[in-house]
Amino acid sequence: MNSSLLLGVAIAIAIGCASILLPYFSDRNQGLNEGCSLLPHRHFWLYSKRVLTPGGIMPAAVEINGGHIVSIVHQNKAPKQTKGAHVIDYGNAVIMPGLVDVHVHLNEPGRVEWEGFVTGTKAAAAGGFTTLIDMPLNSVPTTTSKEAFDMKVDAAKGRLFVDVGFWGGLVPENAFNNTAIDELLQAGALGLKSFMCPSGINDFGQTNASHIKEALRILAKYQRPLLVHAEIPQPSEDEKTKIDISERRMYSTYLRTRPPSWEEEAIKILIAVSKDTHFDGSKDGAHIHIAHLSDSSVSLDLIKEAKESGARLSVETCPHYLVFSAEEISDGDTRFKCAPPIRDVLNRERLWKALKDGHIDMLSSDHSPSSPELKLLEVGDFLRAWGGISSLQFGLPVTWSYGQQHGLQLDQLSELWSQRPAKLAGQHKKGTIVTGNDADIVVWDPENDIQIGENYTIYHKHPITPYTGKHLFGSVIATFVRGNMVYENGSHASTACGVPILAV
Ligand SMILES: NC(=O)NC(NC(N)=O)C(=O)[O-]
Ligand SMILES: [Zn+2]
Ligand SMILES: [Zn+2]
Repeated sequence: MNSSLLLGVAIAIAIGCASILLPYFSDRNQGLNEGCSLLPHRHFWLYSKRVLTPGGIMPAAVEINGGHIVSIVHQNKAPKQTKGAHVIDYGNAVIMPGLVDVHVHLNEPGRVEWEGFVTGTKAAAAGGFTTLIDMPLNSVPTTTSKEAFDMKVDAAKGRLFVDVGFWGGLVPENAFNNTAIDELLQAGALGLKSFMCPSGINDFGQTNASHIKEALRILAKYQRPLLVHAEIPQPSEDEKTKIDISERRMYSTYLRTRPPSWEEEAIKILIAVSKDTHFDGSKDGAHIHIAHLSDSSVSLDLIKEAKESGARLSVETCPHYLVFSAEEISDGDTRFKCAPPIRDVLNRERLWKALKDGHIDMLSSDHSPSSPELKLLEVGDFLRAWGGISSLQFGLPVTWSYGQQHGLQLDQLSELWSQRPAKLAGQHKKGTIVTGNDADIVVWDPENDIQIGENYTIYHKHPITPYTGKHLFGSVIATFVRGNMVYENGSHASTACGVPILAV
């Protein structure tokens, strides 16, 4: 056989093989990026007896194609597996919207020794979170300009296992610079975040009522929210006296340094500046969101009242305020240090009531880890240790386990973790299982028990967390982000195909 004949035969064989294999590959792989999903299908059905839809929990098959939910069929049996239709029957597991966390400090670029896009989003996927919104501080530079914003988005590309949006930072330096704020919002910041007390980060200074008012005027144009760390330092007796280390090790000392009056003062001001955000007001379209509420007494009453009178105000609380109490924090155990602080049992129980009664709008993790050294665990100095709790991966089992004891239903939990946070972040295609939405889904077993400890893989950069040892209910089976199975039973997809979410 001469060489051209040989080539001809080889081509014919190749074409023959391709025509046999092509339908198989096109059915399985069309539209899929290599490695994004642990599942080699773009068109498939997820079935279970408990699918959480806006209409309730029911047996249903959720059809996913090209990253979207294309149909939801209520039926008591899983659809039949055929050549063109891949079906995963999850039996009695719960299929519900992926969780959306509007308050996460991923700290990249710049402080990757604290956390990072890869570790943070892997933890998120393992915990059933499909969208995170990153805070503008702790990264270097802080996200307070368009340049810094673009750097953050660049640093995130190709390194996200779930989708991540970004809040921009409102600081005294940019608050009166309308062009700078406009640029930050036009670059894609989903809203702004500011502190009313020192943030612990030098280039992220605290804002006052004038800064906030000015920012709200611009945010109103874009219909994007301002998130606020609502604590204003109040003069205290302690400042005059020197507190020695034995006292600094006591949790009660820390608690005394940040009383509820700090939250109250900040919230009063926020309510006052939110006055014109009502329909047709001069700041119509602006919205204030109070981050990590801890005080469930006067602060909460003020919020309730303001909401009743029509203020555009929302509020989140975090799992650590709902699970732990000041009474149980051992002296020196700075893993529990966060701001505002975890308060007493009574405060905690009132937070649960407010959550159930709908006065608290949503949950967020405020996952804010640091390198272990900064927690000063050996000296146990509560006043000098870094404030922030590491918790992202545990949000679902923690709030479900404790929520059940407080009578919280699964659909309420999902509203608090998915629907409302997605809305705050302007993500209307996320947060609910409805036709047309992104196929952002968590499949989990609420009855399966887990223990945070040796046999439980923590994907955060550092395993240090006050949740160690907790015995909880709820294990994540699989997490889907826009139809990509990004996590399943201890394994992540090989490629990070989460995308940066930019406001348009
Ligand atoms: N710089 C921070 O990350 N601070 C955070 N720290 C906490 N919550 O203790 C926060 O959200 O305030
Ligand atoms: Zn804060
Ligand atoms: Zn925070």
